[in-house]
Amino acid sequence: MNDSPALTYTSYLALDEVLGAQRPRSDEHDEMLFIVIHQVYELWFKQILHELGYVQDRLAAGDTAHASRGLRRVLTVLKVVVAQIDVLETMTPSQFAGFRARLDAASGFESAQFRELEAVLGRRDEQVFRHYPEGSEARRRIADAMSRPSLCDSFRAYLRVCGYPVLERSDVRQPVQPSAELQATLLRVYADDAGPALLCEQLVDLDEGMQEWRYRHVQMVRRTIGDKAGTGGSSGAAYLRTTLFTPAFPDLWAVRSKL
Ligand code: HEM
Ligand SMILES: N[C@@H](CC(=O)c1ccccc1NC=O)C(=O)O
Repeated sequence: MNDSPALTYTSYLALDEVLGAQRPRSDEHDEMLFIVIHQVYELWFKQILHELGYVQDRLAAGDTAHASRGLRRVLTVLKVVVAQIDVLETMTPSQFAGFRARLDAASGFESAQFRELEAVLGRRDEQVFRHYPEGSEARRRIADAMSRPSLCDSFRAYLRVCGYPVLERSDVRQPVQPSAELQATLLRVYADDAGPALLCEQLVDLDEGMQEWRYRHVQMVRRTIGDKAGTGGSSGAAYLRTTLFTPAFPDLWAVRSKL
């Protein structure tokens, strides 16, 4: 006999936990929006990471159709999270200033899932660990992602399975370097104009999507706090501008002038 309580909408979705997790630190009306927006971001980051794990698996298996479907889902989620910046931009600079001090030194620098996403996309930068205590779960997850093949490495493996001459990178813990050999292969992939070429375009879409997010974030920062320094200790917008143009797939960008 099953004597556990009947499943309900509320229990299945753990809504007591989710809806009990908004704890503003001030009485300012807008702080609720600030919290909810960030929580929604973190949920979507979780889904994107989940989906990219699947995409990497399908790429390694040479499964174009399912890798492509997974990427399409990631790209669609990315559109949603970029679009929701509009919602946060309904908050004025003075409304944000009303509770900003209550954020202390907390900042987006501490978004472990965002750093994990960057690592899956190939970022290999020990600097990010500064914000995560040694031995913490978050630090371990980011370090793990940095020591696994990146999406770019999975794409290279996929091209190999498809019969293209792509060497395995000797150390996936190192950042990708632009490669003349890979670029020559990509020209063939595009000339063949089959499934792999379609995936190339989706990966370019992914790079563009991440760049769109960074651009919209920095513009939101500029309109909300101007050139104030960040709560996380950076110069703020000036720092964020330096992060705008680091592609995950440099070779896919490098070949565009030859297509
Ligand atoms: C009023 C809204 C926001 C402002 C003023 C703002 C401001 C900033 C600033 C100044 C930084 C640099 C770190 C620092 O020194 O503090 C930063 C970083 C960051 N923020 Fe925001 N932010 C806002 C909303 C968001 C939202 C909604 C997200 C979504 C998760 C987010 C995610 C991040 C991430 C991931 C970083 C690290 C970026 C990197 O190092 O490349 N921020 N933010
Ligand atoms: N870094 C922002 C504060 C901020 O936006 C923030 C603070 C706590 C948790 C998440 C945040 N969002 C992204 O940086 C600032 O300097 O105003």
